[in-house]
Amino acid sequence: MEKLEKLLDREQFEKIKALNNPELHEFLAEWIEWLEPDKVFVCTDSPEDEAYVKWKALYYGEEKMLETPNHTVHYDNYYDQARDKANTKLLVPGGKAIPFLNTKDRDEGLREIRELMKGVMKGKELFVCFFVLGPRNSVFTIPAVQLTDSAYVAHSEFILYRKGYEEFKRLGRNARFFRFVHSEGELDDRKTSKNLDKRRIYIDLLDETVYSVNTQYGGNTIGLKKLAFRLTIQRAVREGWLSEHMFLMRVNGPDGRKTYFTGAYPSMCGKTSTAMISWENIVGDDLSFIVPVNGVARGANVEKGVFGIIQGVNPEDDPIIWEILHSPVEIIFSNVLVKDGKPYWNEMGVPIPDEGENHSGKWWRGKKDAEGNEIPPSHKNARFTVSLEHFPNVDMEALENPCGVEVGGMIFGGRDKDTWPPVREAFNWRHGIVTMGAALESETTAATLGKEGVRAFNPMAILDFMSVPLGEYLRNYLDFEKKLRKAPKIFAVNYFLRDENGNWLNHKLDKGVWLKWMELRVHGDVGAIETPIGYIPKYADLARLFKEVLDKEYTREEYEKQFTIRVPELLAKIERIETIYREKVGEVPEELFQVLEEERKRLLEARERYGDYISPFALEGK
Ligand SMILES: Nc1nc2c(ncn2[C@@H]2O[C@H](COP(=O)(O)OP(=O)(O)OP(=O)(O)O)[C@@H](O)[C@H]2O)c(=O)[nH]1
Ligand SMILES: O=C([O-])CC(=O)C(=O)O
Ligand SMILES: [Mn+2]
Repeated sequence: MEKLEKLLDREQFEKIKALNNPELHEFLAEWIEWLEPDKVFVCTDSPEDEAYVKWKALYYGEEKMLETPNHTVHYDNYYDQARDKANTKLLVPGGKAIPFLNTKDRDEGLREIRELMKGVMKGKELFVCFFVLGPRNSVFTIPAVQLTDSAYVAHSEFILYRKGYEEFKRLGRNARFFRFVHSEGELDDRKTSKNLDKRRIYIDLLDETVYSVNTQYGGNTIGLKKLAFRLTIQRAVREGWLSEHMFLMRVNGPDGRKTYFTGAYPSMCGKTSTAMISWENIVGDDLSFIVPVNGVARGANVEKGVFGIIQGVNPEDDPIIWEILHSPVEIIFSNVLVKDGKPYWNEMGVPIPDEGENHSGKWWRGKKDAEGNEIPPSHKNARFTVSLEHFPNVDMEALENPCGVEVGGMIFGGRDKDTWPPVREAFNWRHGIVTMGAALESETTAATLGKEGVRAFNPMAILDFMSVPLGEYLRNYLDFEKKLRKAPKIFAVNYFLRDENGNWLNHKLDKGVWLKWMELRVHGDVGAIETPIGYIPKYADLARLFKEVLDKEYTREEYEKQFTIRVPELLAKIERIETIYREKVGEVPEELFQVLEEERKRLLEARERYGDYISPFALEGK
């Protein structure tokens, strides 16, 4: 406390003193001294403190005002537009290698990051902020403290997370809190991080602390989002619950029935766009906690806002978010094109100006980057940051309920051009967890730095964030069912099937139909066709739902093409997945191999009878 008293001015010191937590005090004293900021501001939960941070984002030039009130734009460095997987490392004692995880020796990593951060905030202002993950004062709540010299990062967190200063006060010494230390490092003229060669994101699993330096992109810096996620996965596996890369939404069934679904798809594969479907209700779009409470799987949104992909948002497919993006509610646009104070983005369905400012600086159509690639108006991973309270279809009760909501179904999906049908239901929990969750593969996207469109193993859409050995994670998942009286139903979707010419087999809004079908299945309201890989919808049910939901005629030909069971592709996939688990992952529950083997057997038998490509009509009624 003596140290803090010296480091902080009176007013800021009083705010810290009011929190009775020696562990927190020690952490703050140590790091404030080490970072050497010129100035420190401590945020309480007051609207004034939040307003101060917003103002500072403008004052320091990290955000600029747009024409619409409460709208601002932020730019990240041209080469800092996505998550940096290569420089994101888990610090573990001895640097123990864990398959598929990027680990580094803890002592060495801490030494390196401390070196990079020594005095890094000279001449800058440090913001100390308090938030919670999950609803406050609930079984889901995890408090966290964020240190950052980026007012943009702090501002984003005020939009995305529930304030936590009062919660720290309430919990006192009992707060088991996460810590995040971030510095954007030196900035260039455009106020973007300059020293990208020294960009590092190091996750200390032992101390539940994450360090991030020389980067601004949200996925690398917003502590409570993907940085905290590594820590919550570890806690969940230790404590027997689930922390997942999943949306949480309400699907409205017949006669006012409300059924809640979670959905795990890799980054940029449709979580947000599914959760935002205008006639259903959004609870969360990216991160969910699922906890067993009295034998029921109860889900909650970890966040209270959306850091969503803006590319492709257009008035027809996304009327709700389009409306929000054009209303004067608080929004940060990042890495979009701005001309005369108005934001523009790729595929927005309206004409875009031929010049302006974007993530590359001054931009004109045809401009090329240093590598000779033409620069589009906005970056593919350009995003908007907005609170869920502004969504007309938010389910506020579900969002704020300290008990969460009962999860009726859990969905897994990815970018898969040729293997999985658009929707299917697992035979049971283990079948779904293994063949849909643990076997998930998806093509890589612009959400991470590196090559796009490469099919990659991505169990539960969570691999980028995994922080424990995969085998332990899957064991926890398989055991989770034993804690429940009735397990949620498991489904798999694929929005990204293509024909021989590379054309999509489905429209973006078709997912609305799959959701209605899954809702009916959770309650046993419709029958289904048993296939070797699970239950698929009957044509008649889908034709009716297409008419009801989208007012579209759904033809038998479309159905047959989409729902054909593609045996060679499915068998090849089992082969790939089995090899990965046996040879690369190691130490996984034996059950996983049994379930894959059963699926292979069913596929081989079906091939004997029906051939390589099996029409759903051939299986109906069998
Ligand atoms: N072809 C096709 N593309 C889709 C569909 N749904 C979403 N997309 C595309 O997927 C991308 C959007 O994915 P989001 O829903 O924003 O991604 P997300 O899963 O929330 O990703 P993160 O925020 O990175 O975790 C956009 O490029 C969309 O155009 C679909 O049904 N069909
Ligand atoms: O964290 C981010 O950069 C955004 C996101 O949701 C993801 O990549 O899954
Ligand atoms: Mn995500």
